[in-house]
Formats: sequence, C-alpha cells, structure tokens
Amino acid sequence: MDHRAGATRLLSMDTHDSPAVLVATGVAKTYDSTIALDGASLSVAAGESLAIMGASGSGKTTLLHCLAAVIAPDSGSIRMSVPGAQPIELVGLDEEARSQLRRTHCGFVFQEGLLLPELSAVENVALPLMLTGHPRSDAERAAAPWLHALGLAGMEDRRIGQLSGGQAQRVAIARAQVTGAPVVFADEPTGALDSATSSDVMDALLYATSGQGRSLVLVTHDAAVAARCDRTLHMRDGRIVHEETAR
Ligand SMILES: Nc1ncnc2c1ncn2[C@@H]1O[C@H](COP(=O)(O)OP(=O)(O)OP(=O)(O)O)[C@@H](O)[C@H]1O
Repeated sequence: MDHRAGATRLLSMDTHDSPAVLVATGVAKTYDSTIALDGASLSVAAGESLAIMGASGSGKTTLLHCLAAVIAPDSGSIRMSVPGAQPIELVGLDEEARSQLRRTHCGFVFQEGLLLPELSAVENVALPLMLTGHPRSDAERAAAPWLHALGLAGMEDRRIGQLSGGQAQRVAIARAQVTGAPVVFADEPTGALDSATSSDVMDALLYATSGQGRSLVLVTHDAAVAARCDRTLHMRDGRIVHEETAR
C-alpha cells in the first residue's frame, strides 16, 4: 500500500507531536577536497521513521554516519535527546565518547547485516548486551523474544549461513533492538533483497522501531522502501533539497 501523499513541507517542520530525538543544524563534512555534506539540517521525532534518498555520492551515508556518531562532522550541531538522559551535542565529541553513545543510544542495521557467521542467530542478537556487560545467559534470554517477534521462532540456534537473506536481515533487526536503543540507523537495509522479501523486512523493521516508539533513520535507493516511512528527505550535493511527508 502506498500511503505517500507527495506533499512537501518546510524542512524545519516537525511532523510528529512527539519531542525531537535528533536535531541537526548546518552539518558539514569535507573529505580532502570533496564536500560530502554542505550544511544539512533536519529533525527526527520520537517514534518517527525517516528515509534519506538521493543519487550516489549525494551524501546520504555521510549524513547517517554523522547523525549516528559514527564519524565526526567538521561543523554544525547535532543534538540527541533521548528519554531519561541529558541532551547531548554530538559535534565535538571524541571517538571514545561517540563510541559510548553508539552503544547506549543507537541501533544499527546495514545492507549485509554484518552478522557473525560463526555465531548462532540468538548469539548474534545477544551480542550487544554482552558487550555492555550482561552475562551471556541473561543476554540470550533477552534476545529470544525479539527473534520470536520477528518471525524467527525455532531458528535461534541456526548459524547465519543456514538462514535466507531476509531471515538474516531480521536477525540484524533484532540485534539493533535488543539494547532498547531509542534511535535505529539503517543503511540500505533491504539493498540485497528481492522486492517481496524487502517488503517483509520493512514490516519487521518498522514494527521493531517506530512500532515500539523508537525512531528510525534509513538510507535507501528504493522509493518503495522510502514510501513506507513517515517522511523522506532527498539529498543533492551534500544538501537536503526536498522533503516529502506521508499522508
Ligand atoms: N571516507 C571517505 N573518504 C573520501 N571521500 C569520501 C569518504 N566517504 C565519502 N566520501 C565522498 O563523499 C561524498 C558523499 O559520499 P556518501 O557515501 O555519503 O554518498 P552516498 O549518497 O551515501 O552514496 P552511495 O549512494 O553511492 O552510497 C562522495 O563524493 C564520496 O566519494
């Protein structure tokens, strides 16, 4: 179902009544002589799903990585405000602080899933909890319900190579939720999948994120994937040039 209205809005307008989880203003990033981001501004509300589209090289991944504290922008401001924590200004944080922030506040889903093939599905999902100091048994107990919720009951002990591409991507989605991270970042989460599987994976991703009050920021080349999100930002030459809001 395409629920997209195609209506445009002011970029600064908040489409949700919910408070903003991320507010980026004038974010810039240059690699040598390449201007990857040229003053991008946006906000993401709690529970909102936001798609970022644009031609290859337009700066989508660079923007996602700045918002997720993976890389440090050169200038601008990115303010992350999650429930129960003081708002944090990301610009200017060192690598250690960004790494800590990513572990506690951010979930990640990538095109290839980046799952560990030698571990089982449940071990992969439990891993972020184990990395934050939870005992293995507790972590696996917390991981299992996410696998069940995403249609993978009975597959907990399978290695990643024993799963289909769509199933593996649902393991990656479960892994991004298990810490309760309030913001999930996804870079081409359906890029390697056929359109039917892609639609199933989007169902799972939206259920696990905006369906639970978490925010989702995803980069995609696929208009059908973007159309499932609340809003789509279009980028060109490191800038956000257009915005569409779902009906
Ligand atoms: N680590 C890097 N070193 C040098 N240049 C980079 C680096 N990362 C990105 N760039 C450049 O910055 C610009 C934006 O890249 P980015 O990956 O953000 O674009 P994109 O829109 O995500 O592209 P694609 O759709 O092809 O993944 C491009 O010109 C790219 O070559």
